[in-house]
Amino acid sequence: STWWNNVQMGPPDVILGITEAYKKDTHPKKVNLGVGAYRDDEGKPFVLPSVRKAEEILHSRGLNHEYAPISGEATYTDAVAKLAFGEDSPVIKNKSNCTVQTLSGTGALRLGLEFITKHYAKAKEIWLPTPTWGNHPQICNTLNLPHKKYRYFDPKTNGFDLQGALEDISKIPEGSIILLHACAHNPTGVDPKPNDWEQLSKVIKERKLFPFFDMAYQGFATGDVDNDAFAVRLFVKEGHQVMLAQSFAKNMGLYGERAGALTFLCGDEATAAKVMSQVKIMVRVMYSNPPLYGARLVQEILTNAELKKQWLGDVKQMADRIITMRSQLRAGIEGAGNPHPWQHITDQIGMFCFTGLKPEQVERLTKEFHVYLTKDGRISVAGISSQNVNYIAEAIHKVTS
Ligand SMILES: Cc1ncc(COP(=O)(O)O)c(CN[C@](O)(C(=O)O)[C@@H](O)C(=O)O)c1O
Repeated sequence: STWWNNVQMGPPDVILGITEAYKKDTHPKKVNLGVGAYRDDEGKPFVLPSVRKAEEILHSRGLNHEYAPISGEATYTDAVAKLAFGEDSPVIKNKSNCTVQTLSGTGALRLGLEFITKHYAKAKEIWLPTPTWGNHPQICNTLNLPHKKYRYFDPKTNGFDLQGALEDISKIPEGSIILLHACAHNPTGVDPKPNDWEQLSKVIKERKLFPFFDMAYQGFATGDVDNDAFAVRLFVKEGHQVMLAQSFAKNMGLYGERAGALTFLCGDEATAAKVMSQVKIMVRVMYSNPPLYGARLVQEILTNAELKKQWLGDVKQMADRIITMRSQLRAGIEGAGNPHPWQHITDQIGMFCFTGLKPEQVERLTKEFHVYLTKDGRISVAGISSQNVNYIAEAIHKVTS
């Protein structure tokens, strides 16, 4: 090539590369526990009945394909803000939120972090939980946004390291940004308890830190959208002016439709308008305006009472299946007489289980048993079914005995 001879081959994505490797594997008993995508008990992608119904309704309307507003349709952004903050939240009533449609959760994080690099007047440094979603530091790196770590997961207990987190956060320089997973922490599946969140809110307020919530699994953790928004709503009640990234990839199964949102709480309507004006300038030069289809599905589901009720049932059904698979996996490993503790499999919540497997055990699980998972030992519980749970339990037992 005349232009691109200098381009080097880049490494496959840590998470999405697992699926690529899985697809190449021809072994009949291969299992993909890599990417965080829900599968039903037959191992198939699940189109929620509420989404199917919304598709039919939209189709019957014969809608056109005109450009959406740069920030997305107001009916969409209003609906998703209400879902996150609560129908009667003061931030909705006093219109102090600036909410824009984004290209799913990744798009919300990218736009939000880029906005910070351009407009944030305080310490432009973000603190990420240890560990966190692999793409968080990558998005920061691409924006030259310095990022540091605060303790979060305790490998000794496979649980939340509250004391470590509080200690680290109490030393974070004032005005820094702190990233928080609202629920269903990725990759650990370990969430702070309500009282832990209260202590985190207190120290974050004392340090005058700016909380950026990533809520990619609302409804998916406990099966209840209000429970899963507990941390976000607590922080708002405590007076934090948070930033929030939302995704409908998992809780509505709209992975490839890229429906998400980014909210800035601005304190008052006038400031929200100024922030919105600057966000629109950034979106215009990035992708100009957002895709219609996924947002129309989300809006239909959230604003149609009957569909919303159906959706709440659908998302609870997904959460419940995952919880059942956690119990069966744990029982299968313990039933094989494995000497190690496996309670964390059922203590953890949401899409993922942080098994505690070491890299060489992960390696064996994939090489010998064709079970695919990320190197850090994270498994997507959604990839487990009643048909493969015993095989997976047996394999984990063998590589850890
Ligand atoms: C914490 C967190 N935040 C944001 C996203 C972005 O999601 P989207 O842009 O599709 O709305 C994910 C998805 N993470 C994965 O589920 C995962 O960790 O496997 C997977 O979809 C991914 O893209 O990596 C996530 O886990």
